[in-house]
Amino acid sequence: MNSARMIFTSDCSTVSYSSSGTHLLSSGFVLPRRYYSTGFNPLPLPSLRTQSLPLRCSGSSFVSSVSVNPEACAKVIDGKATAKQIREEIAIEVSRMMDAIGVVPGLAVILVGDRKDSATYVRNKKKACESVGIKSFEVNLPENTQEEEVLKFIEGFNEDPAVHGILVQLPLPSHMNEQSVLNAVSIEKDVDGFHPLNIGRLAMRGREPSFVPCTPKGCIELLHRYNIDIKGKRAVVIGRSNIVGMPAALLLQREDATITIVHSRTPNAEEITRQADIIIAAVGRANMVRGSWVKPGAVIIDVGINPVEDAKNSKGYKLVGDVCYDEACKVASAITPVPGGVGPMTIAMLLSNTLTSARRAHDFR
Ligand SMILES: Nc1nc(=O)c2c([nH]1)NC[C@@H]1CN(c3ccc(C(=O)N[C@@H](CCC(=O)O)C(=O)O)cc3)C=[N+]21
Repeated sequence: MNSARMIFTSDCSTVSYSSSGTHLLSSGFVLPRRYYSTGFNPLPLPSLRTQSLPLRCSGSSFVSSVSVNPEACAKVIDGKATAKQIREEIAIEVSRMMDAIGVVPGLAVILVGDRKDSATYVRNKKKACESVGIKSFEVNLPENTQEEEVLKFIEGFNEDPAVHGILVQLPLPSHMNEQSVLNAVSIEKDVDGFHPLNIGRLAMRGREPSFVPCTPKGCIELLHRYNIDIKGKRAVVIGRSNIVGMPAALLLQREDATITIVHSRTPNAEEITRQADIIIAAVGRANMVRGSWVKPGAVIIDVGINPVEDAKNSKGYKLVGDVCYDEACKVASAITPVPGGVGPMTIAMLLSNTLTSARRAHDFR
């Protein structure tokens, strides 16, 4: 192997270095350089999921003191192709079920408000259902809908035998209590796996959740399908959200990995992450995980989907992950791209959970 000590330079940071040793934040704030050593931003920034920020990082670089091959390139874990294959497998099962017992799995999706990203996701879910023969039921409610109205729809779908899965698109408008809405979904139809009873079972040894949340399940499915060992490995999950980070860590633990969760209050996140054989990044901050955070040969699953300004793109923005791909792919042994990584797998797992639910309801194997 042609090894060399090398310096990577890339456009992976959302900050730029000034000659005076300070950082310019995208928001225009200036911070002393030392604040940036962990890569976590000490100031609350607006969510990158809803807002594009410019990438200005001309002078930023990281120096890797480890021996790496400058030509090295990680294997790309192709979530888009894997999701397509899973959809084909599901389509076969759906038609087998239809032929045998005349039942088609049904998924109800409830969307409240008019967030553009949510509308896109819901449209993609509907399209994916159609592609495998799952019947979709869609409810679109205006932003100012009362919580009781949403609960009524959930109760209707709970009773409806044609519906095997119910998904309430998140985030809900701020006047609603997300907990009471999610609690209303019947456990048997909780294909998102967000019900506290399902999360509780996920956390307990010897218990089986009815459904596992789709995004973390998609991450593990990618590792399995790419024959990446989890048992006995050190896994670091970056981010502790209820819908990705926390359940991802629980799933990895069930697969016999030794897990660590790092989050915004972890002082030495970079150092801890560098010990990981498997990294799952789910923070929602563009390019936060730099090449220097990655142990040579590690496997990286990047859950982030962050819009960043891109003049070359006709939409004016492009999507990037939580991991600086250009840097990390030179150090890791395998990595998921964004887009085309975990995103499509999330939807494939939703279809899979819906099929599982329908099978259970009709005792069809
Ligand atoms: N109750 C609920 N369940 C969810 O599963 C849920 C949710 N709420 N709220 C929002 C998040 C986000 N999410 C994604 C699904 C697919 C892609 C996906 O397919 N992304 C493509 C690109 C999409 C694009 O180009 O915009 C990709 O990564 O290749 C992304 C994100 C599900 N979520």
